[in-house]
Amino acid sequence: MVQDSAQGAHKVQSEVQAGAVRALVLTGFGINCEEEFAAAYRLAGAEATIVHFNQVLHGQVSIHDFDVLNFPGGFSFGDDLGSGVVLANKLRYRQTSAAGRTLLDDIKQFIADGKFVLGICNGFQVLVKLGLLPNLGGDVTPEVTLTHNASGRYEDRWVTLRVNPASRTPFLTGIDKLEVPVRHGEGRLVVPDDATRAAIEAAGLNCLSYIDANGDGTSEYPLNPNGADLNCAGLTDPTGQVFGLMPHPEAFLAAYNHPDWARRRRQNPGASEEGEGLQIFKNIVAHIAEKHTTKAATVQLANQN
Ligand SMILES: NC(=O)CC[C@H](N)C(=O)O
Repeated sequence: MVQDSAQGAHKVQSEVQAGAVRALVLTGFGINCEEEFAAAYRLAGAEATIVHFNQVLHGQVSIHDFDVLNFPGGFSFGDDLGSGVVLANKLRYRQTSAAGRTLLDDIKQFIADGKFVLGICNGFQVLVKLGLLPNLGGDVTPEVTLTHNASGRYEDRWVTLRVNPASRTPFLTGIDKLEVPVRHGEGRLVVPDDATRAAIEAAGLNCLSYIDANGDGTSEYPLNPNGADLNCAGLTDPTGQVFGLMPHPEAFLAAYNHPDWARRRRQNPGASEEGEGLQIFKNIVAHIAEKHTTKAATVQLANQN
């Protein structure tokens, strides 16, 4: 195990090149969507590195060598104590190799540095249980929760989402609607009180809603597959740098992933072969690449003067 981790760390070093957009995709403990997550970033033009959570915890890999930190879906710790709870507690309380520090300390620094965090499904659950989403108060304390679907069952189906035009997160730039699959048992967002609900709405943090055929947010099952408050499928923090959602955009990278792809192609043979989910990854990769370019130009200018 130790040897594997050391080799992994070496690989991380060799894969990291200056200038490229670097995505770190965490895995381990029952996470199972890391390969699709990495594929999404690679298709979007970024470098994606999958590492076991322990490699980060034990200091073999630093999140600070990356631009975007990713928490994939899956069943971390078998969903014991509630999906995402154990991993969230590990992030908050487990000390890393740097004395007195936790991974949450590192993540706070990472965000303060202007970098990005994305959680999908189980990853979203981790970010919510940790309090990084919605983080209205800015002190990373849980303010909402995700719990068992109103249907009482695991839901595995396609849903349609609308992007909140008030959301300013770069992950969703230019996207209006999106079809994506959900597969979860605990995707129902519960907001504990009206004040929190109002604050989330006022800040535009409810960035993705389940919608009906008219494009309106809906609480109707199965269009809203879990009974989420605010018909919410995804949240950002007030900076827009942290984004999480229950559906799986990384599972719709090619048009052929859609259950109705054959009819769609017949109707529109010239349509793009890209899946709608890919745009989220292209957005964030383009945003980070632009930031890199601006930074490089500023450094060059400073050197000339
Ligand atoms: N696909 C997933 O990430 C599932 C998340 C979680 N295990 C749930 O069932 O709610």
